[in-house]
Amino acid sequence: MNLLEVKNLGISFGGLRAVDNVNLLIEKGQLYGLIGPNGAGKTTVFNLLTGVYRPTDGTIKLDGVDLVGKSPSEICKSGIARTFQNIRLFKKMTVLDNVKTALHNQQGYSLAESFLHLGSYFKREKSMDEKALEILKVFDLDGQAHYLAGNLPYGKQRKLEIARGLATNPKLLLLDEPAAGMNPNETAELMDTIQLVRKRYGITILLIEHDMKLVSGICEKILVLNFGMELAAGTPEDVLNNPEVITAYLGE
Ligand SMILES: Nc1ncnc2c1ncn2[C@@H]1O[C@H](COP(=O)(O)OP(=O)(O)OP(=O)(O)O)[C@@H](O)[C@H]1O
Repeated sequence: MNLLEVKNLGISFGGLRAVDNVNLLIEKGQLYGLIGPNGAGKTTVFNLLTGVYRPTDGTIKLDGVDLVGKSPSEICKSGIARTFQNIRLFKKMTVLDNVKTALHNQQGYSLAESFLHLGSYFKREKSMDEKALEILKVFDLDGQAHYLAGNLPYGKQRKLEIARGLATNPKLLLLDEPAAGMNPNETAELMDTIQLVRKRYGITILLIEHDMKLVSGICEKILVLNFGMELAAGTPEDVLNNPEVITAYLGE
């Protein structure tokens, strides 16, 4: 069964057709890769899926619900979380609080609870601490829960961003170049963590990555974009052997 159904998606910025007639069907639980050269339209697809941009054409459905026209926060509540190419953490907050902000997104307090610090407030805070720590543990970040996020090494900040996305309890997690700037060891470790997260939480993941070998190692399906258009889609094997992909993407 498809979790995400994107049909004939398109957007123009003035005269530039950044995304043109893109189709994307992602099954529940799938780990899906979105690749393509610089400027191919990958991040724009994420911005369309998350309501940052409204598409000029096409439809986007998550679990059968139409997302076009919804705001980014409504889309987050509908079940899509994302990370960004450039890390966007609350650097002056602790690692734990970064994850808790995402949990707050699901279970807000009433005004009376937060101002008067009623008993229910402390109970919920405790349960949120526990939930946040559980998520941090998956990313091996529980030992640094009380560090300031900005003081974590780069690779761990990237992991914390994913942890925060996960804390919104998404159906679909969008990761924009999660391994950018990481060394090969950190990258390999991150890919293992992504696979573990998918398995443990049973979520669906769409991943942008430049490195085709890396994507093909963990994704079941791949969509290749070039100049905003679909160049190829299929299993990693299909895509890696597609002559058009080899020419356009690998430049061979
Ligand atoms: N808000 C915008 N206004 C005008 N042009 C835009 C806007 N956003 C994206 N573009 C253009 O759309 C095209 C696709 O950009 P996009 O960032 O989606 O590519 P990408 O595949 O994510 O590239 P990269 O791998 O370099 O991140 C580019 O030509 C970019 O300059």
